[in-house]
Amino acid sequence: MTARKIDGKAFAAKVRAQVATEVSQLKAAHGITPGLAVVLVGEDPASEVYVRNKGKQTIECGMASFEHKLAADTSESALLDLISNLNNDPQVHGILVQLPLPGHLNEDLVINAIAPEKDVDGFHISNVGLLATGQKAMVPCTPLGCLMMLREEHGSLSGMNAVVVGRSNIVGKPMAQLLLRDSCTVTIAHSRTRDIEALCRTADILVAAVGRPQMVTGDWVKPGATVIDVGINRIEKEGGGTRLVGDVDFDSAAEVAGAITPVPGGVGPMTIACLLANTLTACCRANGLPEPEGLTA
Ligand SMILES: Nc1nc(=O)c2c([nH]1)NC[C@@H]1CN(c3ccc(C(=O)N[C@@H](CCC(=O)O)C(=O)O)cc3)C=[N+]21
Repeated sequence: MTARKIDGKAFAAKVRAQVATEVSQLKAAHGITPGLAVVLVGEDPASEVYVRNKGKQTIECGMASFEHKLAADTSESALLDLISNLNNDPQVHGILVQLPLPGHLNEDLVINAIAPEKDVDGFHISNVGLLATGQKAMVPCTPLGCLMMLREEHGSLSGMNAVVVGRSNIVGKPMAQLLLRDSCTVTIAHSRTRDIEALCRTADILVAAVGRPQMVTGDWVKPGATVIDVGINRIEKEGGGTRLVGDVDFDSAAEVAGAITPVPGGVGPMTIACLLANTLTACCRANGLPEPEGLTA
């Protein structure tokens, strides 16, 4: 391996430590405790683990955590009522509705019912529009975490060629917006892109967010490029059991790249750290206080 491994786990711990410091100052100076509400509909075991981790880290940062677990057959109107209550609850500064929702619930409708200033996922159409037009928004956690790691790695990203593989609303599109804002030349690639390998080889920054295990191999990578692996896929291990892999084939990509994020221990921990950072930011904005530095895009 020739690439430097970007330690997302360590970086996330630093971000959380900064959040914790700022939270304790908020409490001491203003008597305000930032609060995050997480809504989980149905009983997906993987989601439950993830929600539990978020709750734990929220409390470790000194914030209040409100968990709402609803039955899989919860009606849309009951879910919208809960969101309305959270929108009106002054102790709640951030609201996250865990996705995907069960099929009978309209995800767009539910997400757009969240008050935009409490939308710590940055998925509400108002925040999407604010980000796209360069206005102050809530920025989606996973792309924000990727951007923080890229800025740490490179300082300025100005003029770099960035290729984002994947066009989802939660990662690909907002990632492209953030890279464009930092003056990269951005291309979004997807399953229909012609000669995707050759396109990816033009990238100084290559972000893989497609949800296909180990799709991006070393021959897709420009020598010295920075590779950000957003994928979190559980695959069968030879000889039984499972393991987590990204959308990048780590071993072959690490032979060519200049720097690369691992899975686990890369983008995942940064996503949760940015969720906490966004909750703090939302709380500061709600109270007309200055925003924390270095935690926003
Ligand atoms: N509204 C909404 N917002 C989300 O941000 C959201 C969501 N819904 N639904 C589910 C996905 C998934 N997600 C993860 C975040 C961190 C790790 C993470 O920290 N992973 C560890 C590994 C954890 C393990 O070992 O299983 C790592 O990559 O190192 C994983 C998954 C956020 N999601």
